[in-house]
Amino acid sequence: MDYENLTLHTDKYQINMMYAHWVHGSLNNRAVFEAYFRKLPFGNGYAVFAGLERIIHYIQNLAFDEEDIMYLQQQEEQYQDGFLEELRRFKFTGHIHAAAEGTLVFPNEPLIRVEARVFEAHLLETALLNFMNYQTLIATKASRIKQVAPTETLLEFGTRRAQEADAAIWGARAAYIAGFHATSNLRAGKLFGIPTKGTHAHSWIQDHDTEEESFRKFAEAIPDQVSLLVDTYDSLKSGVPNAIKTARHLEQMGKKIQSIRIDSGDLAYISKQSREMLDDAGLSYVKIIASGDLDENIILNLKAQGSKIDVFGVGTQLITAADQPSLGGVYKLVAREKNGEYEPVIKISGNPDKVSNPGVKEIYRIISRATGKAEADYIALRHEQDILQGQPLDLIDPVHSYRSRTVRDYESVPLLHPIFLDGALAYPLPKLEDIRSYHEEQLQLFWPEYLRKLNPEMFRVNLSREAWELKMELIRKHQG
Ligand SMILES: Nc1ncnc2c1ncn2[C@@H]1O[C@H](COP(=O)(O)OP(=O)(O)OP(=O)(O)O)[C@@H](O)[C@H]1O
Ligand SMILES: O=P(O)(O)OC[C@H]1O[C@H](OP(=O)(O)OP(=O)(O)O)[C@H](O)[C@@H]1O
Ligand SMILES: O=C(O)c1cccnc1
Repeated sequence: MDYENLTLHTDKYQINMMYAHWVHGSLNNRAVFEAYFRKLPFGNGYAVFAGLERIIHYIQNLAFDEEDIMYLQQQEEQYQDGFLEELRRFKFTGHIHAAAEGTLVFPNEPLIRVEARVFEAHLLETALLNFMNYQTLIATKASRIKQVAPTETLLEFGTRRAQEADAAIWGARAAYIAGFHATSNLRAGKLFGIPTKGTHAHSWIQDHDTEEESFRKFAEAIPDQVSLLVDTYDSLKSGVPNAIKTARHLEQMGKKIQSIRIDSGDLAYISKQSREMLDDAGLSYVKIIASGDLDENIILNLKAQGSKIDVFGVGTQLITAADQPSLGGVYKLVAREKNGEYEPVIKISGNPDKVSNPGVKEIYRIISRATGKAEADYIALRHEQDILQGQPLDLIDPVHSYRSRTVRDYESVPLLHPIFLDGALAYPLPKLEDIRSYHEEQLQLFWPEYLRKLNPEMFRVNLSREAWELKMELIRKHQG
C-alpha cells in the first residue's frame, strides 16, 4: 500500500510545544508517554486492540517535506527558521512498545508506550490516538456482533455510510480482525487481502421491465456467484418466487444460485417463510442473507425469533459505531527526564478514575496454570522483576484498593512488544489472517462472564504494590 505522508496530521498544539522545547533547548530531553482508554465502549466487557499497523506505517513515513515547512512558516506563531531547520531533519528515533492487534484489552492499561525525545513524542500523539481510537472501537463493535452470530457468515457493508474513505477501509480491516468474513469494499480487499463479497442493488431490478427478467439476466451474467435481492416489490409474493424460477433456470445450465437477500420488512418472518418456500422447491442449498440497519441487538432478536438467516450484512451501525461513535483513548506523560534520570509524573483529577498511573510500566496478563484462563492484567513498573520469577503477586485495584487479592500459580504474558527500538522497526508485521486467528485465541483465554454482551463481569486490571505506592506518593506530594 502507498502510505501518504501524514506528518502534519497533528494538532497545532503539538508543534507549539515542540517549538517551545526548541526555544528553551530542552527538545532532546527524553519523555515517556502511554496511550490507554478509561472506559469500555458499548458497555462491553473488553475492547479489541487495533490500529497498530497504520501507526507503524505512519511513523515510518514521518518527515516534514518542503511544502509542510512552507506551510508552517506562514503560521501566525512565526516559528524561527532554526526550528524549521530542525523539522527538516526530523525523524523518529525513539522506542515504541505496543500490544498486538487483536489482543483483548481493558481500561487504564497502557496499550502503546512511546519513549523518545520529548520533541518527537509530542508530535505522535494526535495521529496515534486517531488510529488507535477508531480502529479499536470498530473492532470492538464487530466483536460484539460476532458474539451474537458465532456460526453465521458476517459481511461488512458499511463503506457508503462510513465517515469518509479511510474509515471505510480501516474499519473493514478492524471488522475482519474481530471475525467478520468478508467486506463489500474492493479497495479494502485489494489492500489488505480481506475476502470480498457482493450481491446487487435495488436499482438493478428497477432498471428492468420485470423482476423475473432482472434476476435471470443477472444470473446468466455471473452464474457462479448469484445472490438475488428479493424485496424490491414484495419479498414473499414476488421476490422469492422469482428467485426460485431463476434457480431452476440456472440448474438447467448446470449452475446453482447461492443465496437470496432480504433487506426490509420483518426479517424474521420473511426469512422463515422464504426458507420454507425454498426448501419446498428443493432449494435447501440456497442461503438467506439479511441486511438493513442491523446491529448486534437486532441480530440477537432475530435469532431469538427463530429466523432462518445464514448471512448477516452489516453496514452503518458497525462502521460508524453508531451507539458510541468514539473511544476516548488518551496519551499521557508518565515520566520525564530530569538530571539524566526518569522522574515519574502524574495527572491529578477530582475524579479518581481519571488520576493517571505514573512511571514507566509494563503490563502482564496473568494466566492461571490450573484453569488456563486469564485472572487479571497486572501493571508493574518496568524495573520490577517479581512477576517474571513467578513470585506470589498482590493484585491491588488502583481505585478501590480494598479489592486486593494474591495469585500464586500463574503464567505471566507481557502484553507490550517492542515495535520500534531507536527508531528502527523491531516488529515483523503479522499477516492479517494471523492477527484474526490470534484474536480468536485471545477470546479462549477468558471466561464467558467477561465476554457476554450485556452486563459483563469487570476483568481486573491491577497495579503492583510498588506502582500503587508510587501513585499514592505522587498524589500526596501534589496535594500538599
Ligand atoms: N423481526 C425483526 N425484529 C426486530 N427488528 C427487525 C425485525 N425485522 C426487521 N428489523 C429491523 O427493524 C428496522 C426496520 O426499519 P424500517 O422501519 O426503516 O423498515 P424497513 O423494513 O427496513 O423498510 P425500508 O427499507 O423499505 O425502509 C431495521 O433496523 C431492521 O433491521
Ligand atoms: O443498512 P446497512 O447496515 O447500512 O447496510 C447496507 C445497506 O446499504 C444498502 O442499501 P441502500 O439503500 O444504500 O442501497 P440499495 O438500493 O442497494 O438497497 C443495502 O441494501 C443495505 O440495506
Ligand atoms: O453486496 C451487497 O449486497 C451490498 C453492498 C454494500 C451495501 N449493501 C449491500
